[in-house]
Amino acid sequence: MSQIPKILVVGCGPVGTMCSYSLQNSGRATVTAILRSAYDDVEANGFHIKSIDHGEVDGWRPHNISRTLDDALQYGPFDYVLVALKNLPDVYSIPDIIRPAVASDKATIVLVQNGIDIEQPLIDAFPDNVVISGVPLIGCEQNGREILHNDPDILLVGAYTKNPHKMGQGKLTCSEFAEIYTAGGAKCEVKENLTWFRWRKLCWNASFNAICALTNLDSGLIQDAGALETLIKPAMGEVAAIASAAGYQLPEDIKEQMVAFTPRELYLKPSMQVDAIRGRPMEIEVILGNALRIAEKVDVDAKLLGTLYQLLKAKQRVLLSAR
Ligand SMILES: NC(=O)C1=CN([C@@H]2O[C@H](COP(=O)(O)OP(=O)(O)OC[C@H]3O[C@@H](n4cnc5c(N)ncnc54)[C@H](OP(=O)(O)O)[C@@H]3O)[C@@H](O)[C@H]2O)C=CC1
Ligand SMILES: CC(C)(CO)C(=O)C(=O)O
Repeated sequence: MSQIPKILVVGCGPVGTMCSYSLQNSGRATVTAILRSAYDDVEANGFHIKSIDHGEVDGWRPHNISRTLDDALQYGPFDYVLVALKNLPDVYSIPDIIRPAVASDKATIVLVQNGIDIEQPLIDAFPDNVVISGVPLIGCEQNGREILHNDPDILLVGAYTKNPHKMGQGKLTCSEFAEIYTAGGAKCEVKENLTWFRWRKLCWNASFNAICALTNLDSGLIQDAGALETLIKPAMGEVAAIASAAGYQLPEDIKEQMVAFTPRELYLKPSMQVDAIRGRPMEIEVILGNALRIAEKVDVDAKLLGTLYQLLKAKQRVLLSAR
């Protein structure tokens, strides 16, 4: 690895921008970010970040910005390729998008995304590379160069690889990444059992994201409407049952923990609801589809999740055909 790791950020929305900020702020990495719709604004004025972790920062730019991945290659070869795109296997292939930037088996791929079983396509496409999977516990939104980061950034990470000889190195690389990230002023914690944490977060995303996107009621309004006991908690219960059958036992009170995860009075729009409102594709395959495919393998009946998935797929078809 080069002395100062070179990090490429693919997907510089609110999450990718906050990752870029922490990594660059550490002083221990060179960050190249691919910007699309925000490129001109950020090139001219920099990002304006209001962050619960970092305070207000105006005029901030990643070390290098590029409009396309091909253009960004001039700043490589990259030690880390961090992906903070929406995970949309029904719309595009993340391995295909990042392949030109994964120059050798020494490049580590970092996923900062919601969902379950999202590592597998990368492990299959890059069998000799290390994949760091990251569960983002953060709340942030973007409007052009404006970033509002209102829920602290805690990134949980774990290493995966198809090549067993790479696992030792993978764990070291994962610790190095977490140290750099944390040195930049946010939190990044290495978890041996990262998949367990994915299942735990999925309880929230598969229930609230799906039901709020379908009803267009936010996380508070859906509770005011009386759907906590009839829809939200039953959906969480199905996720917990699949996780348990797959070998990831969640706590007895997981539903109560996950409901408390975002206070009702926040009236928060989950990312899937925001995508539906903006006419953008929703992460239904990695949040519901993958969970249901695992349910089938471990023989768990998940009727409610199955219904939510089919309803969302119908909505997705309309969203995609309007693009
Ligand atoms: N936002 C949040 O608070 C949270 C998000 N998450 C998860 O984090 C991940 C990222 O979320 P978020 O930042 O909100 O996502 P967004 O959809 O808001 O941002 C994604 C960014 O990726 C860019 N992009 C899309 N396709 C490409 C491409 N082919 N090449 C380069 N850039 C591309 C988009 O650019 P453009 O604008 O030009 O389309 C956009 O800037 C998701 O998995 C989400 O579920 C998890 C917890 C909280
Ligand atoms: C839990 C939450 C709301 C964090 O912002 C999220 O993951 C999402 O909106 O998809």
